[in-house]
Amino acid sequence: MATLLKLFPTCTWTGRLAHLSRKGWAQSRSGRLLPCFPASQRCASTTSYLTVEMDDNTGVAVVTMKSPPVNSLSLDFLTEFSISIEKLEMDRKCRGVILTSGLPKVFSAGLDIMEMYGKGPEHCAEFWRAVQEMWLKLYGSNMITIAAVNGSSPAGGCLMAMACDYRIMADNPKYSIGLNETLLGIVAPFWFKDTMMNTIGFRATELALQLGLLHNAPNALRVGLVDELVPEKEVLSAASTAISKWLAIPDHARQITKSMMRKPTIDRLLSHRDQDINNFVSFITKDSIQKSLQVYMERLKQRKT
Ligand SMILES: CCCCC/C=C\C/C=C\C=C\CC(=O)SCCNC(=O)CCNC(=O)[C@H](O)C(C)(C)COP(=O)(O)OP(=O)(O)OC[C@H]1O[C@@H](n2cnc3c(N)ncnc32)[C@H](O)[C@@H]1OP(=O)(O)O
Repeated sequence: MATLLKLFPTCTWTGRLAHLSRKGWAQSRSGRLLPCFPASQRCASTTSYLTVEMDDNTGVAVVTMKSPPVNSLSLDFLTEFSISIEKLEMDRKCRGVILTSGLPKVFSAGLDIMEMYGKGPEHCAEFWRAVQEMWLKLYGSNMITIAAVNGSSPAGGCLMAMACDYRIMADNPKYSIGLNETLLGIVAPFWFKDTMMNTIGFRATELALQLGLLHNAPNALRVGLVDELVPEKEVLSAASTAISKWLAIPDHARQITKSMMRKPTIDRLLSHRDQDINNFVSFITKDSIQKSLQVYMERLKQRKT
């Protein structure tokens, strides 16, 4: 067991690990002893903010976000997230990802406002590049991506869900999803807007963005921001059912089709990436915008009292 942990330090196997005895080892061509797993092995790795559970049998990984209290997207969170998606992308066994939250009531609260408030231009630039990277990795993924939205998902959280191929939301009218940037006195960047337009169309996006609409679950389904509503306890199982339909499609055909649909939107950001960072930095560091963020955060905290 000690050797096993040395070989795979970041990985813990669940399931029948306890039954791995000497006869559970096989010799590789180079003579190294390697663990020999039954076909249905699951591999789980945990980082500070994420748990990634890979099922070799189905080729599906469940990525669970767990950054209390609200899964806000900090620089560290985004960095870990992009690395995890990249690793899964490079894993030939992984064909699909289900993205969900391990916290009650919240999928993700969107970008961590504290990363944009009172910070210097260099930090803001680094942060924005990480936001771009998260979206590029997810929106441009070759894997099947399903968002199991088991709580509220404003702004950057909505972007994450929209970047997936399919969205299943908990049927709870208390949960909301949308790009509410204007309510904070900020502006959704062009690629947030493009992602939403690609999902729900021009008119619905125009209304949603200007009004900073946060749709409750039934409205989100009505406008097409999510594809299915299911009882809260069934979000993950419904995502597994949904992904099995996608897995039945030959990967190469699905991937080429996905790329055909999404490449123009991705290329638009790639060809303006530095300019987008400069725009963000000069916008977010303005005194008036900083004031808006401060007022918004104060209101958020006051809601509790
Ligand atoms: C013209 C050129 C344009 C260029 C582009 C320029 C700019 C674009 C810039 C930015 C784009 C930003 C996109 C974003 O994602 S901004 C983030 C928007 N997010 C929100 O508005 C969500 C706010 N949060 C909530 O509504 C609720 O917290 C939520 C419904 C998610 C959960 O509610 P709940 O009641 O469970 O929890 P709370 O008590 O409200 O929160 C607990 C705790 O967490 C703090 N917090 C909440 N959200 C955030 C956040 N996004 N970032 C940081 N911190 C957050 C909250 O303040 C509480 O803290 P505390 O009181 O316990 O200390």
